[in-house]
Amino acid sequence: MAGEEHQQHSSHYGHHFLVVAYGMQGHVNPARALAHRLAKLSDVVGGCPILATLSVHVAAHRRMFPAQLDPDAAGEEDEEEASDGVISYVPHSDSFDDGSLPRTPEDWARRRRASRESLSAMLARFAGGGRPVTCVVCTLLVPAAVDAATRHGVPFAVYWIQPATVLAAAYHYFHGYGETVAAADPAHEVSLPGLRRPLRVRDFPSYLVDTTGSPLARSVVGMFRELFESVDRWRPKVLVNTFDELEAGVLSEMKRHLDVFAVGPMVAGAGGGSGSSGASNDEGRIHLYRHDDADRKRYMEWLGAQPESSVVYVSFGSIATHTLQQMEEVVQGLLQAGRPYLLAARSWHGLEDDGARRVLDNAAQSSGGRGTVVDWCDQPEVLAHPAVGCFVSHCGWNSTLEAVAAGVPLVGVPSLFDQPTNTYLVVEEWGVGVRGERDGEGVLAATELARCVELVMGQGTKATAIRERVKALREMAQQAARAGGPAERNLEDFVNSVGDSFRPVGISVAEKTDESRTCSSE
Ligand SMILES: O=c1ccn([C@@H]2O[C@H](COP(=O)(O)OP(=O)(O)O[C@H]3O[C@H](CO)[C@@H](O)[C@H](O)[C@H]3O)[C@@H](O)[C@H]2O)c(=O)[nH]1
Repeated sequence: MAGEEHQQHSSHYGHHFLVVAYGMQGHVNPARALAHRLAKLSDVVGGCPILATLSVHVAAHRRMFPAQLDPDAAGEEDEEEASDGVISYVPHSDSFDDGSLPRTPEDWARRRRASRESLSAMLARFAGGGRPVTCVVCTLLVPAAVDAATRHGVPFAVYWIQPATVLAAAYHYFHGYGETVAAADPAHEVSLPGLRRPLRVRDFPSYLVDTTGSPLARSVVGMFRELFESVDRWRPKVLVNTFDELEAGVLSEMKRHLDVFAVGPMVAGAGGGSGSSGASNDEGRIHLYRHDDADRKRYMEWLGAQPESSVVYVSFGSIATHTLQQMEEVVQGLLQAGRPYLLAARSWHGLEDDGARRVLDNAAQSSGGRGTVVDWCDQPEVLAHPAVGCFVSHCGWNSTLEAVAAGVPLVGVPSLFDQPTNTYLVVEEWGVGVRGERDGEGVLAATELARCVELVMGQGTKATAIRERVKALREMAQQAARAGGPAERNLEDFVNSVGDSFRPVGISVAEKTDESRTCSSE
């Protein structure tokens, strides 16, 4: 961005944050929570209005607002904008607009080009319409957001929606440790700066140690490499969805390299932030999958009839896939564990498939009423229910934080991405759960699942220690997220510092910026 003209930012000016997220539930949830908290900071940061807009691809936007988007207008300039009264929602087009997950690097590149053009047009529209974007907040896997921001000379920030430990592993991988990690024997450990102990290769984010050459892993690693190149070049602020008590050492080490702000936990049920009722992010939930009042009533009533801390809640997030054999083992494991269970099976793709249907029917019927199967539920609400005593999870970062915030012990069964590292944190750093070990075929066997459930829900000393530890972490999460607490203060510091180090080019976006950003308090 040579020859740029410095655009002075200060807390006297209102901001407009455009938060761009990949359109899947595990990215939309923390992105939306951040957008809400930014908008609510208006009251804290000098009374200046702060606008926040969330942009996801068209397919996810349609799922969020099925009644509002005109399918014929998708990707065009007159796409409908939605609002929930606190933030706005404007979709961008990846040219496919069908929600399919790109698999190859070429497919990612094609969609990136389309998304970049769509987001660029959006920035120009906002500027022309008197709401210039003053900072683009890019979550993971959306390089088009960085492209569009830098093209328009708008500052961007990175929102790291995974733990700081994963940020550190990825950062150091791309800053001198890549070869060491690649050369490490899978059975061995690698020491990275800031981590209290060496990380076993199996505990690394999967894409950094992938040896299969999977196109998805190659795509992801390529995007992270580029993200860190952008970070080195532009030195953006980096928001991390974590809090000090969880990852103090690694956070302080990362602050030596990057301008890091710990703004988590961004989960429903953990504190509130300014302007909230205090119970949670009070934006409620937007589900990308079918979830209606009748569904909710059914499982909440069922939960209400179960004894305290008796239920095993099982969900592997929103995108994982499983073989039929794995599904069967999980169901058999739950039956062997002999406790009530609630199984959210959305991630078991192919539910229409006969085999999958049979397994799920079996899960519902063989338990003699002790088990309940749903496609999708309101997970934070389920985790907060007193009947829930354990969460069998793939340890996606949102699920992990939600469990911690609710004080529910975990049985971690990681598959890919950051999940192995998250499980390592759960088991070895925080002691709030155990890991379900897969057999030589990569399958979590029924007996292993039943053993793990007993380990965290039984009366043994390990179970007791795990339960005490997770309750202590819950308190810390609540403290971090309380109104006026560290998460809010760090977010406020971030808002006040946006633009400090970034010099946007004075183009059409900036031209409008001066007059419309001036706040009455100036
Ligand atoms: O029945 C369900 C199941 C899930 N959820 C919600 O869906 C989200 C799932 O997020 P997460 O637990 O992070 O899992 P994934 O959907 O698998 O998320 C992807 O994105 C995360 C953030 O980058 C990564 O940590 C994961 O590894 C990656 O798979 C959570 O907020 C859950 O509360 C529900 O509300 N109801």
